[in-house]
Amino acid sequence: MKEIIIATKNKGKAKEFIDFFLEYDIKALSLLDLPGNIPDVEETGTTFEENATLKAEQISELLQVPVLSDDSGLEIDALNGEPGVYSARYAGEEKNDQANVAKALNNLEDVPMEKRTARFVCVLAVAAPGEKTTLHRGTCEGTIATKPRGNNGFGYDPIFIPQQSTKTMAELLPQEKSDISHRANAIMQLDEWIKTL
Ligand SMILES: O=c1[nH]c(=O)c2ncn([C@@H]3O[C@H](COP(=O)(O)OP(=O)(O)OP(=O)(O)O)[C@@H](O)[C@H]3O)c2[nH]1
Ligand SMILES: [Mg+2]
Repeated sequence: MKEIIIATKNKGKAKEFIDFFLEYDIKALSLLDLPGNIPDVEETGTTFEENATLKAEQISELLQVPVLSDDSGLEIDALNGEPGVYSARYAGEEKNDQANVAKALNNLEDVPMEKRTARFVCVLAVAAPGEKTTLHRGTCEGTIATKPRGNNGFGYDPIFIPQQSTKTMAELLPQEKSDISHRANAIMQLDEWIKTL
């Protein structure tokens, strides 16, 4: 089976990439699957595009193979786009999903349902040694619930209600999430590239 390396240490993302690539008969390996300790890439950018590029280029350079990276997050309109590129570390450096969700809900405490609009953003970067990096952006519009619901997915999924649904992302089945998610919308743009693997 062909393989592709995903420059991520996020288990939730890795699981979604494994499922996506299986449909193409390709095995997706995250940095957690590789032997040895791959150093963390410092996400010093201020946009999803900058951070996705940093992750893909540094890991591709290190391993000397083509690499796909994902930089993603949640933009909440009533919070001026926060947490945005800082979604993973919103409540602190330790990247705690539950604490991040609690902080977002707390900051939205007095905000009525019609003003709780938000979107998930996912930017994928494809980097290969000696080649120009390409970027692909996918989004998913929705609103932020008042309490967490559901056990599937990861991150902010328990409080994100996609536009097409009354359920939160965490109440959807993995296949239902991947029909509409920001990550799916970005991955669809890779169709031509995947055929070249
Ligand atoms: O509910 C969610 N459903 C999703 O589908 C989703 N996609 C991203 N996110 C959030 O955004 C951060 C990304 O930050 P991020 O791109 O820097 O990733 P990360 O630091 O977790 O891993 P890495 O890929 O950098 O190794 C994540 O931690 C999550 O909090 C999501 N939340
Ligand atoms: Mg990160």
